[in-house]
Amino acid sequence: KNFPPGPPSLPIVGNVLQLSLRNPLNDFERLRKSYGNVYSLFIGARPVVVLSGVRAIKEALVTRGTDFAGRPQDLFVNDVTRRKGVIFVDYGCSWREHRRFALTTLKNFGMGRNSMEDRIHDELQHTVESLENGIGDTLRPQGLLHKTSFNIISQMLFATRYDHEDEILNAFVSYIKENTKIGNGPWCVIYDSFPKLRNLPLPFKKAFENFENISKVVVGLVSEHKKTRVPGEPRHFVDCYLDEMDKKRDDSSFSEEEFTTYALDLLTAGSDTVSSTLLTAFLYLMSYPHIQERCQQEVDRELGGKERVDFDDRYNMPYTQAVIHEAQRVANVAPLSIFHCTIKDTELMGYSIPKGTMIIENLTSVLNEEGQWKFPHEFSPENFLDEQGQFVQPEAFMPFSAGPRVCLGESLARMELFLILVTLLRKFKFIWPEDAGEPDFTPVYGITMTTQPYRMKVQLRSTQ
Ligand code: HEM
Repeated sequence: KNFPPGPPSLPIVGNVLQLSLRNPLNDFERLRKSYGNVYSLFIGARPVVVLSGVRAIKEALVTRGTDFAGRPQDLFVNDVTRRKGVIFVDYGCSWREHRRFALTTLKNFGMGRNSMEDRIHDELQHTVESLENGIGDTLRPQGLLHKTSFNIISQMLFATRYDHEDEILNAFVSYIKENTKIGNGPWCVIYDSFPKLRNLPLPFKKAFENFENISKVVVGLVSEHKKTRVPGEPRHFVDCYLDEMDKKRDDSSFSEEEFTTYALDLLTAGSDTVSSTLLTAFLYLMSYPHIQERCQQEVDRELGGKERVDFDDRYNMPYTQAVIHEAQRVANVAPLSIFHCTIKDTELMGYSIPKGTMIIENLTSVLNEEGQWKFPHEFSPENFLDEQGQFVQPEAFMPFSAGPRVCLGESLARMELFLILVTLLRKFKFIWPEDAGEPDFTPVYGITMTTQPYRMKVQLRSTQ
């Protein structure tokens, strides 16, 4: 009763056949135009409420934040990740403790000698070296950027970085790629829509196998670190977690099994997202060389002879900040965020939404919402600049979502994007190869969106 309106659905399949499995974003937009910013659908027999636009999404995630802070618990992703970790677990004690722990630990590593900034700069030296080796050739940046952002999270978790050819690094990267691909594909929709098929030996089983295999790698890494660990003197995230486990509180949700999924959550959520944003930024910077040059002029002016850029330098670089934010807006890395679920009967924009309803927040609809942006449908740093050329962040900038479930790695991601882009733009000029045809800006749809694969030419800048 008083449930949000939606299109008529068929028995068994619900509205699945009305959504393109390759990319449902246009379908969601079409349905928004017919049914408004809060509408309902059936995925199989499961009712789902889709939220669009900044008003509806903020009312749900911020004003009624707790009501909407759950996660559905009977999906493919929950079964693969064994209902552990932080991303896909439901609102409750274990989620709260693990979320708080990650935020505190990330903050603690942000201070002192081993600060996150130092770790990012350390990793960047290797990225710079790889790009220097590629001067004169055209190169494919996808692998390099993914491995850079993976190593930054790995530094934080295990104080370890891997050579780009390293077997362990490549095992992680393949795991992330393969399981994301399965999670984006039709077999995952079939798994979620038709529970009776779940035990059949269908292609979705491969994701479980991949998870088992990569879990063994994490378990191996943790036991290595245990050998050299001094309790109470943490060197990294794993040590902090083990210290927490030592406290042996009766009601503690910390365990080594939890840690395995937790670590994989952070490695997965923290690498693909950052590297896809960087790929989008470089795609546009190469396509609009005047924007690239203007960033470089600002960077040169602000940094002068300074050895390396600090995160605090962003306050003096409004244009570069605007370009980075615009890249994030256009990259739209998490187009449908991560599905939420109501934890109690609640209301939204006059509709009643019962406990346990799956919620899809369509972040795409906010990041290009008309009325919220000066240029919603094109790449323009002006979207983040006021009349005086100062950086401003519109309310609808929410690529990290909002509310109690807002991206846990937001501050780290912002720091990475700024330090990586400024360091690389200061040193190199990025050029779209003459033989590459016209750039294709159509994103590749997925739980995390990315660019079409592309090549780039890199030149050392002469003015430094
Ligand atoms: C440009 C980079 C990134 C973007 C655009 C992004 C975006 C998002 C979004 C949209 C969500 C879902 C929020 C919700 O459910 O409402 C999310 C959740 C999450 N992100 Fe990120 N993210 C990025 C980088 C990172 C990094 C670097 C980390 C790792 C430290 C990370 C870790 C997580 C985790 C653990 C969650 C789940 C939080 C929870 O359920 O409580 N993300 N992110």
